[in-house]
Amino acid sequence: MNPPVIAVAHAAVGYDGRAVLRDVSLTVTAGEVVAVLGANGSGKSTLIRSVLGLVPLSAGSVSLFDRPLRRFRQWERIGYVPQRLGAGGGVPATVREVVAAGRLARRGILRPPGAADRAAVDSALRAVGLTDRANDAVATLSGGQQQRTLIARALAGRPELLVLDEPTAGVDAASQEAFAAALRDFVTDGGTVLLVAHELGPLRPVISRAIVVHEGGICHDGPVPEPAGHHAEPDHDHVHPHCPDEPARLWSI
Ligand SMILES: Nc1ncnc2c1ncn2[C@@H]1O[C@H](COP(=O)(O)OP(=O)(O)OP(=O)(O)O)[C@@H](O)[C@H]1O
Repeated sequence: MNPPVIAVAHAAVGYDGRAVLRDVSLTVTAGEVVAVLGANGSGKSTLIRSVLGLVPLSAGSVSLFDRPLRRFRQWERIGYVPQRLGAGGGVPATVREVVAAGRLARRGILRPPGAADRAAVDSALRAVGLTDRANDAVATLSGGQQQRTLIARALAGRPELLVLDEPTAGVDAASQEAFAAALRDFVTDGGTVLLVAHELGPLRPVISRAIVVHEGGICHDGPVPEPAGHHAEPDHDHVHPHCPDEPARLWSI
């Protein structure tokens, strides 16, 4: 069995004393592509943010690469793409500049970029299909292309683990396909992925396991659930998030 990359044990998280996650346990091993699914507000983002230490746990523990989170320092091993950040932000940066920022954790801010940095940036741009837009201002790109720029920035750091919050939400079909291809390459090269998704679309064949968050717990951990009811029609590919068919013992609260 591959070593655990992420291990969450009995984690609880709350905001202002209100519990959002209760007694959540989860392990992601090297080479897996795990999708976190669930209804709006169920706590998917909170789960992945707590894995990265961006939200404190009120109980339980998280380990990354076999190290307790509080002692983990090797952040260059992890690429994180937050939800709807917007790559432009009014700054007239080019696509290449934004992607090159993903090398900072690797090379340090004082050392000029070297051949390895340039190669990593080129390969990340290629992976998301933006080579021909490298010198364009990010602000001139579509929302989907901006999202791909952020994914390329994470890939440029050559991480072992990618954590992505709704990478394909509101993203055009071409960008979704490009992202699925980039993810497939990343995993073929030995990468591990944890991502939040609403609609899997072209990502579906790349996902090895799905976790469904419901009412503060994980109510399903296994194969990607099939779309239910009218969602099973070809043009409705989003996953039913409520675990309707799971036996009660799988509901953790
Ligand atoms: N910083 C915060 N402070 C207070 N409450 C928060 C904060 N972040 C999230 N919440 C609340 O915690 C709950 C879970 O939010 P979270 O963003 O984790 O859900 P989600 O499943 O990712 O939702 P969505 O699918 O809409 O992105 C929601 O009720 C949300 O309002």
